[in-house]
Amino acid sequence: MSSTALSLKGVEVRFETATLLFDCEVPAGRIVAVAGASGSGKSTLFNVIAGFEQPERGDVRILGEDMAGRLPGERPVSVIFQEHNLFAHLDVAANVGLGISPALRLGPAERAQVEAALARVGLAGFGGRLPPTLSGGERQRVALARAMVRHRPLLLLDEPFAALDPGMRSEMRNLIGDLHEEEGNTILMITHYPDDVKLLADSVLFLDQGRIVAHDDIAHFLERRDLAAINRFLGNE
Ligand SMILES: Nc1ncnc2c1ncn2[C@@H]1O[C@H](COP(=O)(O)OP(=O)(O)OP(=O)(O)O)[C@@H](O)[C@H]1O
Repeated sequence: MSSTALSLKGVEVRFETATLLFDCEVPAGRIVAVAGASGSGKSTLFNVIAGFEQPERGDVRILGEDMAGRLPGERPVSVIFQEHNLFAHLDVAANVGLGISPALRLGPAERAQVEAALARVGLAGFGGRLPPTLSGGERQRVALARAMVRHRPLLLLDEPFAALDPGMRSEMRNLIGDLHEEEGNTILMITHYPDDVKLLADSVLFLDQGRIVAHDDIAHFLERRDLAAINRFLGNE
């Protein structure tokens, strides 16, 4: 297996009002914060990696494999969004089970896997509940349980804590850190919070105006004072 989890080379995305250009390499097994001002290109970067957005040109590789022509479901990637990760009409167990079998063909072994994943995220016994009856933090943990049973090597977290209060944010952060240690996967996490960066990430991909302008180890990133956009993000102004 490649020791590079993700490689983007000359990846260009063109919209009517903006052209974005991404180049980066992320070693396997890292937690990488993806930060930058609103409109800098964070969501577009994720959409390109997950296969929801087709670049005009360039090379997207995950664990060495070329992703050209691979549909989102065929990529070795799981994505958790800020909200709306779950099907409201399916109970919690089914929502997690979809991660194992999209047709929900679940035998006893698969159902046991679902139960174990729910227990791991602190939701044992929640299998029969419907998502609208859960708190925001519980819903995000269900989404995390589904990502766990999928065992994809790359996990994209698009502001997964944004809708949560500070206590729950910190709980989710710890859970993600623990799961990362167990799985050894690679995580990219969009965040607007310097605390998430400091407490969870190994490195930071920083975007400005549709370009990745920095990819630094965390200690180096926190010391930077040379880019106005990073200063604004870190509150150094
Ligand atoms: N589908 C689209 N059509 C046209 N322009 C788009 C589209 N998606 C994104 N853009 C433009 O691309 C740029 C980057 O947007 P993107 O949503 O990736 O930024 P972001 O960093 O995720 O912002 P935010 O933090 O506000 O979510 C912006 O100028 C945006 O207007």
